[in-house]
Amino acid sequence: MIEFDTRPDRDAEVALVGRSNVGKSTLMRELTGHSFDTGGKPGVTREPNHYDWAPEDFVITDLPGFGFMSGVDEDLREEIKTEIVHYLEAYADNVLVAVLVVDGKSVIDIIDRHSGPDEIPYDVEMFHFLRELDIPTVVAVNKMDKVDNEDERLNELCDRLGLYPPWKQWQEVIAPISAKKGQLEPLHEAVREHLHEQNRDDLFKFF
Ligand SMILES: Nc1nc2c(ncn2[C@@H]2O[C@H](COP(=O)(O)OP(=O)(O)OP(=O)(O)O)[C@@H](O)[C@H]2O)c(=O)[nH]1
Repeated sequence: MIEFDTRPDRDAEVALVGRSNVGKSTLMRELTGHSFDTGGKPGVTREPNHYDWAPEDFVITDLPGFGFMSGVDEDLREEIKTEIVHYLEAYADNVLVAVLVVDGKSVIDIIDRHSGPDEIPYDVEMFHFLRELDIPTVVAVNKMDKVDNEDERLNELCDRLGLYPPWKQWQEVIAPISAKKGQLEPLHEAVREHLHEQNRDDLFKFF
């Protein structure tokens, strides 16, 4: 079982979700300035990391990576995914913004490989699930430093997520970033917009 009872009891939360190895830990470190237990090895993050900011009654959470992880068997992978779903359902009212992190270099190939009559790719499924829960969601398209044809890639991603391209009209949803290079401005802007909509400008200092 994954331990989800480590969550500090905070009213407001921003949660990072995404497949394994997309760079969530790197992003978490950039956002918080705090180094969590990251590793080059996929599947390292099995427990949520919480950056607890008690004075503001606020927490930023990095949920475990889901999807393929080398050396992790199918049952555990499914278990982790189920636990993430339960966590998001349980705290849907607290999560002001979800950040779905994807790897800009590989996300289209992975989505297309897993699309079929009986299969919905994890990222697409998670995006729709978050919308069903009414959690405002930003897709942080990471590792853009490795992508040449940026607009084309982001338009394709919109298409796969059911958002009508061009991506530029979805800037509160699609945020191209490079966590490793500290290039996060589109994400900051998108998150701030959702916080503003919820009258939480007081949390801008985190983004
Ligand atoms: N080129 C590039 N590489 C990145 C970027 N962000 C992260 N990475 C690299 O991607 C790999 C995975 O990063 P992590 O932050 O450990 O990924 P994670 O999503 O936390 O992975 P899990 O622990 O499996 O959940 C590392 O080698 C990072 O250095 C980026 O913006 N650009």
